[in-house]
Amino acid sequence: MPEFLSIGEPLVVFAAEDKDQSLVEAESFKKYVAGAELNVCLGLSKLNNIVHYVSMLGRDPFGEFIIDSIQRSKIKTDYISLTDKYKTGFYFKNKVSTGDPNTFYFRAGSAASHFDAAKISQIDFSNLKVIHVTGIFAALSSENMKALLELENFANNRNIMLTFDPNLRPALWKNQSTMIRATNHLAANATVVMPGINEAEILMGSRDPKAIAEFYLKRKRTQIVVIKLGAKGAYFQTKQGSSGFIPGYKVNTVVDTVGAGDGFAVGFIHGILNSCSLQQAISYGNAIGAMAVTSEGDNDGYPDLKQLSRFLNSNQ
Ligand SMILES: O=C(O)C(=O)C[C@H](O)[C@H](O)COP(=O)(O)O
Repeated sequence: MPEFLSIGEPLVVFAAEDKDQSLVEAESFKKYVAGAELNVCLGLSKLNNIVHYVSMLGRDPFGEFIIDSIQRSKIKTDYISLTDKYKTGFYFKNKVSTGDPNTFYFRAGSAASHFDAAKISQIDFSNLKVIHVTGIFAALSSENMKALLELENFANNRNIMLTFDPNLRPALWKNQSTMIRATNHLAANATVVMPGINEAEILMGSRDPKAIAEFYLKRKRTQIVVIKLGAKGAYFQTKQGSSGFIPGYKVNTVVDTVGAGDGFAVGFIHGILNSCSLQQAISYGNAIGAMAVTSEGDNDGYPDLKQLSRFLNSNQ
């Protein structure tokens, strides 16, 4: 069975329980597991894929909380290390009636930001079909950037599909121009680049899906560009010349939009790991992105196989 691997910073998220209060005002919060790449790992594992997660956590209550949930999910933990020296990161998000919640991070100098790049060469790449990376891990420290570039290199040398989500987090970068340059550099090594439309506008200056796709397809390695258009769906274009728009799914109530982009990655990569067509993989991405916004945590709306097929059947 083809296997999947990702590297990232796991976080605890405290989600405000009272609606439309700022993080200054909110008084009660519920605790969940988060972190972009971990969201993708948890989602893929829930869909019965074989998943490896690479990271470093602090040996502290939040690290324990995360490890516990990773172990329950059956994600492989061989490449997860623990440290007493640094702490596990966390963040807060408020709850809003419309739009995206505000987020505030406590992650500077976290355990994951001290990941040792030498660990990348210890990974067994032999059964991996897809490796997923995002710009977040690279933003955490120069050593993490080195680790990510090395992981990309290993993937490229072994012809393993490398999927890349920019996941722009301006608060983590020195300034906007550094963020743009570094993110586009990481994207150039990817087989599949999947930005959100707003991210793409920041990264290359256009909201035209075709222009965005052509910008990234100019790079030698990139074969597929998928642009996430929010609730509308996604546009794709390939180096071989096919392109199209795959419509999104409607949900009745949007509870929280955080985790939708990672939900898209879960569906898309699930399709690829299970040898579906590109269109089918994107449609799974749209479906799980939609399901993600119906729950409060960042990844608790992701489905198992039964829930996914029930959702697809009732939304035909
Ligand atoms: O890792 C981070 O920096 C976070 O902010 C934690 C969040 O769980 C995801 O990043 C959600 O990402 P989206 O799916 O793009 O909404």
